[in-house]
Amino acid sequence: MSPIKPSSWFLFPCFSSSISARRRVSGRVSSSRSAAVACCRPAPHCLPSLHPPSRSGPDPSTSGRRLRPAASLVSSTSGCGLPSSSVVDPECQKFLEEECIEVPSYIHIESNEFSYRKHKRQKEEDIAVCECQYDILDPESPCGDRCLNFLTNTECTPGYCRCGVYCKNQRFQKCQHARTRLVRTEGRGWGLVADENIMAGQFVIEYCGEVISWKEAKQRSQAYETQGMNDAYIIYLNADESIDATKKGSLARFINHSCQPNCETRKWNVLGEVRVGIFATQDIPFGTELSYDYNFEWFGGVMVRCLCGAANCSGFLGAKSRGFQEATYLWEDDDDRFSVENIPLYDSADDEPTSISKDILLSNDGLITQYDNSSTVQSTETPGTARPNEFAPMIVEQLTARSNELAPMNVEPLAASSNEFTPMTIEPLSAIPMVAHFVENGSTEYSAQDTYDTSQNSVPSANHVNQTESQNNSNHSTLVPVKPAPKRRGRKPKRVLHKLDIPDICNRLASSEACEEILYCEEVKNQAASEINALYDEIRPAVEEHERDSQDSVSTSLAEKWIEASCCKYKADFDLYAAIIKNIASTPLRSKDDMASREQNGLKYLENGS
Ligand SMILES: C[S@@+](CC[C@H](N)C(=O)[O-])C[C@H]1O[C@@H](n2cnc3c(N)ncnc32)[C@H](O)[C@@H]1O
Repeated sequence: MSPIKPSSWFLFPCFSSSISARRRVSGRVSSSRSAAVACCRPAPHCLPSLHPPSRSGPDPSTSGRRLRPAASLVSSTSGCGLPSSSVVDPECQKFLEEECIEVPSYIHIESNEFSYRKHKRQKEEDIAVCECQYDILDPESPCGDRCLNFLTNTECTPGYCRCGVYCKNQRFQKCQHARTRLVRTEGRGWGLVADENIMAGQFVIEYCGEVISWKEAKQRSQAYETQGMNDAYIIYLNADESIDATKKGSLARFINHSCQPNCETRKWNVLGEVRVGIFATQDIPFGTELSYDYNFEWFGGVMVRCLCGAANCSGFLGAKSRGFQEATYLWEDDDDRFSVENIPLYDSADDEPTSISKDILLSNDGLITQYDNSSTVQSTETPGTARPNEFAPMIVEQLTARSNELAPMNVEPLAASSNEFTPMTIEPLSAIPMVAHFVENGSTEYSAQDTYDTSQNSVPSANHVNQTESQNNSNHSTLVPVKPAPKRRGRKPKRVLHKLDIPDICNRLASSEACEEILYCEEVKNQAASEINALYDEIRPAVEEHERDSQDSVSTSLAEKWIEASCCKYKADFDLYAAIIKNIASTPLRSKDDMASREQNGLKYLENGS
């Protein structure tokens, strides 16, 4: 049985159980956020519907009915079961009604539900049996962190583990969750807080929901979006399956994202099924909001401002994802894809009732209580809850190292007599910072300092755009309509740059050795490029089939080959680049007369100097 891969094994940046709602816009899959539960209306007529309603206002089909508290919405439980004491604090209920806060509408489950396929039955030959033996004197003996199953993220199978009832490696099966409470946050809808001190590494809660196929996940997220839901509850399980906690789920569905989280998701193999758990990555004191990094994948459309409040906040949900980074990278002067008018923006803070002075809590034993905002609930990173009107500036990666601090280049003169090509050793690269842009036909375009400077000046950060948009839309009682995402036209360089013309460069150099070295480097570079292209053809089917989930379909050996080929390509580019710089700097150039006469005669560079 193969252990479940941790996320760090994957070549691609996104962990496969990252949260994302997907939406097709112009043929692409795009992310969106969903729902929320808050409605603030003058009369107590919010009623939970099966799907969380849009923030834009009451659902006419439900208006006029009375608010129901979350605990009474629990219509079914499975697995470990919600404790039967689903008591609603009457004061809290009154508060909810007064404030007309719609409570989360979902069916509480404590183990995954399978609608499109049967729950897998573990075959006997697949059962991994560890070597642990219970020793009364050694508390770590029954399947602690030395247990082979534990080390491979696999739970022990009851009846097969020699430690029997003492086995500590059945946390999902035994629902050994931490105590948590549901709270109303400022700006981010509901959230979950620790209702006890949680230790680093501790299993906090399972992310439960309906296990659905990837195709179904796509369809559902489109449907949710059409229904106006804004909070995303679909988490990726692997290339083929997702967990949808929109309608049915555990309290884990309320854990918000943070760019500096105190938890993380981990996949575990439990009796033959893969399950997702939320685990503490640090000690979490009682009352602290739980969070993990969604690794939200952004494909276009609404940019959701991240309100986690962390110092290193990336500004938007999904800002680290490839789609987002490509979209906010560089664009041409006439490219108005991301002008203020074109960004559909949604800011959850704008929909929050401002008058709420208390947080409302639903504990995992089913109790709702009022929670004073001024007391212990706070994000781990900053005191108090997220600040709706402030956010950390987005970090836009610099193109190169700091251009003004480059040391002068130190190039060793090429030994005139030497016919051998020696591997180049070059002092720290300096002079004009150059940027290589790989264009589709495999050739390379280079740009120099001016590109760097202009891009620095002209690329507005997404935050800047967002701020402007926010100012323009001060009254956000309704969701800003989602315009179709602009078609992605791929990453574009700021300017049309001159292509590197190797024959021309060689033509200008008087030394044949210099030409040879450059030509040799170019050949190596071309080889590296064709190797990486060939390799990409092997990976492409998986990439195209499952887009971001493909990391699960790419074998580790292929991923390793890809990394190696990428490194070779980078090195070859660098060597070519460096060879050109070195030779231009250290080799005599042809005289003007010589050049002119050669051009007149139409002589080719290879005849030069040979
Ligand atoms: C899995 S739900 C989390 C629970 C959600 N807050 C609720 O009220 O049901 C994910 C959604 O919560 C909101 N959210 C989570 N973390 C956020 C953050 N750091 N900033 C802004 N919105 C956030 C987004 O709308 C996101 O799609």
